Amino acid sequence: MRIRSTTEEDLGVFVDTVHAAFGRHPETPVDGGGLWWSALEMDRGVLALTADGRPVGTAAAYSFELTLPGEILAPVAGVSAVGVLPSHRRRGVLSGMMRHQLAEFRERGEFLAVLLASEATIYGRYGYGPATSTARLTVPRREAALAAPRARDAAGSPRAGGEDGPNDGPNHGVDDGPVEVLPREECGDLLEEIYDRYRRAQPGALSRPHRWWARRAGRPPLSPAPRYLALHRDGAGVPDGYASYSVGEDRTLTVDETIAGDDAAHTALTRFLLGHDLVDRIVFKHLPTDHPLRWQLADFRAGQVSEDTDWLWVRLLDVPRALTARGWFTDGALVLDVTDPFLGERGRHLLTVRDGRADCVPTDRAPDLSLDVRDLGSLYLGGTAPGTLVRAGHVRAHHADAAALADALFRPERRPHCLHWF
Ligand SMILES: CC(=O)SCCNC(=O)CCNC(=O)[C@H](O)C(C)(C)COP(=O)(O)OP(=O)(O)OC[C@H]1O[C@@H](n2cnc3c(N)ncnc32)[C@H](O)[C@@H]1OP(=O)(O)O
Repeated sequence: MRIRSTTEEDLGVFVDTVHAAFGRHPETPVDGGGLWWSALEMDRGVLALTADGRPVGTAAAYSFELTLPGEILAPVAGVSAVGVLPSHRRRGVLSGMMRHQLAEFRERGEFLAVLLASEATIYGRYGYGPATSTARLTVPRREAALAAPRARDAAGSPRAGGEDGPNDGPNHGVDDGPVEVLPREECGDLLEEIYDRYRRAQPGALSRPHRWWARRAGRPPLSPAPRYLALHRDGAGVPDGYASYSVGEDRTLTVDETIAGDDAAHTALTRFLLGHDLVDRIVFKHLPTDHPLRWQLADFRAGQVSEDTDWLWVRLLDVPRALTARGWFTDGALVLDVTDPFLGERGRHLLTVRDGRADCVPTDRAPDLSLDVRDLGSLYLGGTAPGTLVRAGHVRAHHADAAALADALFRPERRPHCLHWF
C-alpha cells in the first residue's frame, strides 16, 4: 500500500474513488452551480494506492478558520471525503492515511484539525473528540405562538411588544424590522457577508471560503438546490440576518439555517418562519441545544428536540499552541498530563491563565488531570465540561478539587456551535 499527496491531476480519480467508497454514484452536475467536490483543495488531498497503482482510499482537507473562545480565529485543517473501497477495508488503509495527513498538517504549521464524522466510532483512535453538538427543533404550526417577552426596561415597564402588548399568534405586534423573501439566485453576495460576520463572533463556527460560495459547493444555501431566503434588515436598512428554507409536499417548512448578527434579528426571522401559511410544522435544522427559541415559545412543550448529535470533532496537533491560542475567562492554573496514543506522544503542561490569556509550559509538577488528547479535543472549545469526562471515567482527576478547578477554567463565555457541512 502506498499513500501519497494529491495534485490537481488526481481530481477525477479522487472523486470516483470516494464515491465508490460511499457506494453512491456521482450526482449530475448542475448548471451554474458546483457540487461538493468543486471546493476540494487538491494540493491537500491524500490517495491510498495498491502495489499495482489502483486507488483504494481517499482523504481530503480544506483550509478553514475556526472561531475559538474569545472570538479568536485560528487556521484549521477540515478533514473530509475520507473513504476506503469496500473491497479493501479493515487492513489499516484509513490508519495509514490519517498518519500521513496529521504529519502533513504539522508540516504546514497547523495546530488543529477538525471533521464531521460519518460514524462516531471511527475517529477517537486518531485523537479527535466530539466538540460541538447540534439538534433539530420541530414546532407544529398551530402551537407556534411566541410568548411576549417578560423583560422590563429600567423603569420597570414591559418593553415594546412585551407582556401588555397583543399576543395573538406568531406576529403579536412586535416590530422586529422588515423581513423580505428572495429567491436564492437574487441574494448576490449578501449571504456570504452575513455568514462571515456571524461566524467571526460564534465560537466553534467555521469560515466558508469564497470558493465555496462562488462554486456553490456544499449544502443549501450554498448549493444550487432551490431555496427561498428570508432576509432581515436592521433599523438602518442593512441586511443583518437570513434564513434559508423550503416547503415540502408534506406541508413541512424546513429551515436549513438561520444566520443572524444578533438575537433581535434571529427572533424576527423565527417569527416570520413560524408565521408561514399553509404549513403544518416548521423544522429548524442545526439549532444549538441551548438556543433560546424553546424559551420564546408560549408553550414550552411545543418545540420537540430531535437528532441531538455531535457535529464538529476537534484534534489538537500542538497542545501548548492550541491552549495559548484560545481566549480564557477565569484566572487559574492547572497541570494537564496529556497522552496521544496514535502519535505515541506524551506531555505534562502547566496552564496558567491571567487576564484572558494563557501561558502553557512543560512542567514536572504533579498533574491535576491526566487525559487523552481526544478528550482534550472535546474540552477545547468549551462545549463539554472536564468534570463530565471525569464522571464518565475518561479523564483522571488526581485530587478532589481538580474537576471543579478545570470546569471553572475551561468554562466558555458562550457555548460553541458549528453548522457548516463539509
Ligand atoms: C471525515 C469524513 O470524511 S467521515 C467519512 C468516513 N467514511 C465513510 O464512512 C465511508 C464508508 N467507510 C469507509 O470508507 C471505511 O470503512 C473507513 C474509512 C471508515 C475505515 O477504513 P479502513 O481502511 O477499513 O480502516 P482501518 O482498517 O484503517 O481501521 C483502523 C481501525 O479502525 C476500526 N474501524 C474502522 N472503521 C470503523 C468503523 N466504521 N466503526 C468502528 N471501527 C472502525 C478498525 O476496526 C480498526 O481497528 P483496530 O485498529 O482496533 O483493528
